[in-house]
Amino acid sequence: MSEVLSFSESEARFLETYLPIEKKDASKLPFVTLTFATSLDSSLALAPGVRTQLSGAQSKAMTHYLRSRHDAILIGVGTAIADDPGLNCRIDGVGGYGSDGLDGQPRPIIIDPSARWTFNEQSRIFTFAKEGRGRAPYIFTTNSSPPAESVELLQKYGGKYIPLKVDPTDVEHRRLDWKALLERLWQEGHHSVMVEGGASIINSLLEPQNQALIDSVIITIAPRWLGQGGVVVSPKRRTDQSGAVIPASLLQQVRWHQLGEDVVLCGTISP
Ligand SMILES: NC(=O)C1=CN([C@@H]2O[C@H](COP(=O)(O)OP(=O)(O)OC[C@H]3O[C@@H](n4cnc5c(N)ncnc54)[C@H](OP(=O)(O)O)[C@@H]3O)[C@@H](O)[C@H]2O)C=CC1
Ligand SMILES: Nc1nc(O)c(N)c(N[C@@H]2O[C@H](COP(=O)(O)O)[C@@H](O)[C@H]2O)n1
Repeated sequence: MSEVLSFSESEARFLETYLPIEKKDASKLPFVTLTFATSLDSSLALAPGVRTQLSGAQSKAMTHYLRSRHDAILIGVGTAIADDPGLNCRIDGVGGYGSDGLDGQPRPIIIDPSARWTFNEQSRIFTFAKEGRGRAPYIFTTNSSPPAESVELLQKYGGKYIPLKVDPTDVEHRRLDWKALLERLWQEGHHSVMVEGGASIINSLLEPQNQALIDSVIITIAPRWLGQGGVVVSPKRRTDQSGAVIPASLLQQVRWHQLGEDVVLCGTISP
């Protein structure tokens, strides 16, 4: 039996105004929550490829509560390879953890332009899918012929590859077209998505042309420095019309909440 976490509705009260709502506009885009855990020096991990636990017990439980409140959970291929993540929700009472079916289990979404993530039945995400404790992933890729055995394994557990649209203004670097991806998620029936990381994915979403797609930000800050060489969230430098450097992004409607030794920062992106 894997771990079971709990996070009560009263503990979750401070999050309420930052959680997904059904959007009233006609955009047909999911509610996007940007959420990750960071060190004091803005690192997500000690070094590329190194799984690093930053969240304490209570903030980890909060992350799993957030997973239960979203239809999908999105990461980049760098994270899939580094972490072999489960990407399910292990909160007491959700599907597979005290109730039948997969209610409360988000759909894992992986951005893997080249289809370079190799996985098998023993990968944690598939272990959970096999046990009825999580869903198989949808993998966005520009690779038109991903490995046949990967396609087969995904199909077996209800996952799939989905063609990834690249930003038409940056085809050379194959940067993803976030709006097109989110529209596709909506069409797939996913009306809320939490973007967990890693750093490249977050930095890309925080670029000026993308950040308006973010509806809410919930960041766990752990009281430690990881040191140089970590995997750092730091979006591209931004300048105004005169060429002066300005902040890359600002939060508004800010709320700070302590959970154990960590602090959780909630906000929305300032337009
Ligand atoms: N503390 C936390 O909350 C979290 C920590 N992490 C940590 O973060 C680290 C991974 O971060 P990182 O190495 O940055 O990897 P990412 O998970 O951000 O994945 C990076 C890859 O995703 C693809 N990608 C990223 N941005 C784009 C884009 N705009 N367009 C198209 N493809 C894109 C690229 O794939 P390709 O190169 O194939 O083109 C790129 O190499 C891991 O160590 C993990 O443990 C991750 C999530 C949360
Ligand atoms: N909230 C949070 N805190 C940390 O300290 C982390 N390292 C992460 N990482 C993210 O969670 C994924 C692992 O999830 P599973 O426990 O395997 O389900 C990892 O891949 C990152 O996306 N998050």
